[in-house]
Amino acid sequence: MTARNIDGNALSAKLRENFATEAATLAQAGVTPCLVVMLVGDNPASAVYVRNKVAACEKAGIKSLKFEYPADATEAEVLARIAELNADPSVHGILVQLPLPKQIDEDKVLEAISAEKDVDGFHAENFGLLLQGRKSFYPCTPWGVMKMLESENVPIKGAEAVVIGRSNIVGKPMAVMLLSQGATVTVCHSQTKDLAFHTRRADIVVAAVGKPKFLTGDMIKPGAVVIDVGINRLLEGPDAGKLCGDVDFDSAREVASLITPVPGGVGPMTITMLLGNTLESARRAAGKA
Ligand SMILES: Nc1nc2c(c(=O)[nH]1)N[C@@H](CN(C=O)c1ccc(C(=O)N[C@@H](CCC(=O)O)C(=O)O)cc1)CN2
Repeated sequence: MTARNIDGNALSAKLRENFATEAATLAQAGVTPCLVVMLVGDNPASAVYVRNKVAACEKAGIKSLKFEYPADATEAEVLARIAELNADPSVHGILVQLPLPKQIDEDKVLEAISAEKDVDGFHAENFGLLLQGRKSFYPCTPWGVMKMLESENVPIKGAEAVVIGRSNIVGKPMAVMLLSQGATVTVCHSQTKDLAFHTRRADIVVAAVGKPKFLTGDMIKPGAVVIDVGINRLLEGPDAGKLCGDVDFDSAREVASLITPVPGGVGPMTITMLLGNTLESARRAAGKA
């Protein structure tokens, strides 16, 4: 069996077309959706992601504003700008691109963003609502994964799902979302003994640790669905400079039924769902949610 790709670019294009229609409707109702992106430092990958986010907003008719800060910016400067944006009724979404330089407390910055404008879904209030199965802003990457599974009609209720990675922005919310749809979820991480024992049981495997090609075909149950959240830039060897995921794509695709490629899989969906959250916030502001 050779797995079929779940094409994140194609699914994104479809969803973004719908989002553009909704943005135009909101604008006609006098509410122009607006996302503010804050970038601190000179991380080259972050610069690419921010550029992609701004471009996607512009294409969808969502106004975007970008604030850039040098790597030595102070926490106080960033917090002051967030306070201004929280109070600005024309701003519907605020995000601070991660990671941040070490002198800035990420938790403090993320908590400073008003939960009503937290279109990354990282605020403790939104995570708490997600945990309770209540309406909130969902973190964009796990929400994008759920949309990819939905697009392929992957059965989740009663499925064995294994999430590898326990970050606050992917692993933990990913596990909660799968659980809420009736999967039996196992969360694996760096302390997990015999990782392959767990992954070989899984109908759905989500790899989100940032370790290039660690999940190989022999670790996957035949016919499983493999979701690769990893985005790693290879530093050496014949493919130096190229992007790869956490999954060894060539060996995994020989065993899985469905697989997400890197690039062109989960990454574009992360940006797409950010547009979705921004529109949701604008809809609420327009009293239409
Ligand atoms: N504030 C946030 N920071 C970060 C988030 C986030 O959701 N909010 N997630 C990641 C990075 N990320 C979004 O910012 C992200 C990563 C990758 C892509 C993407 O489109 N990847 C492309 C390849 C892009 C390239 O050429 O490098 C792909 O996979 O096809 C989008 C967003 C950490 N920070």
